[in-house]
Amino acid sequence: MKNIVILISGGGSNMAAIARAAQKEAWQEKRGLRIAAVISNQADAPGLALAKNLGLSTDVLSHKSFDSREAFDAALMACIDQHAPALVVLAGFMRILTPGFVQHYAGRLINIHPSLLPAFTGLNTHQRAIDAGCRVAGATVHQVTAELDHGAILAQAAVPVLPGDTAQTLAARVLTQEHLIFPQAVRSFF
Ligand SMILES: Nc1nc2c(c(=O)[nH]1)N[C@@H](CN(C=O)c1ccc(C(=O)N[C@@H](CCC(=O)O)C(=O)O)cc1)CN2
Ligand SMILES: NCC(=O)N[C@@H]1O[C@H](COP(=O)([O-])[O-])[C@@H](O)[C@H]1O
Repeated sequence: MKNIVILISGGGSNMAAIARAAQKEAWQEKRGLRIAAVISNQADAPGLALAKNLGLSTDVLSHKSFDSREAFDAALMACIDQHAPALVVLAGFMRILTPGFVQHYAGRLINIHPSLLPAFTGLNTHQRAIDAGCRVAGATVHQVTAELDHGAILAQAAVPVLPGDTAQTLAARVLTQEHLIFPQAVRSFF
């Protein structure tokens, strides 16, 4: 069995899209893939209840409980490694990970980013795309490296930026595409 561990910080809709695809496509029975755990750095993340409702094991490790990024990452690695993951998936996980963490999971750590990388690394991508006058926006699934949002691109999807779009309306349009490309990218990883 190859275990997948998913890290979240908030709503968990991408986590849920992956879990639903895994159930619908019988990943465990047909591919020997299972989502072993969903781990959040936010105790109040709505995605935790969503994961439980989907029958998934959950855990919480708050970064606020640690006095350094390195200490949090070390504890997070220990929590993750209980599941011997073949793949660690960042699904709206909102912490920048240290080089030590990235190295430990090198080649088996992926993320979804809400822009068409290499454009708009970092945060607030939708407002930045609107402010820049972009006509298209989108999302990218990529390998995670120490350098933020710079890893090898695994999948992308583009959507139009429409007149009158706000960051919220654009985010919603991009999110629908995220829910399509992320499960496909996870499945194709193996
Ligand atoms: N070393 C890496 N860590 C992470 C990557 C990466 O590519 N390399 N991807 C991010 C995901 N992400 C964008 O896709 C992202 C997440 C968080 C931040 C950020 O500035 N976080 C702040 C805290 C913000 C908050 O708590 O709301 C921080 O960590 O200080 C930027 C980009 C995941 N990690
Ligand atoms: N830089 C990371 C980042 O901004 N990720 C973005 O957070 C949202 C999480 O939604 P979800 O929790 O409902 O999957 C998604 O749009 C994802 O691309």
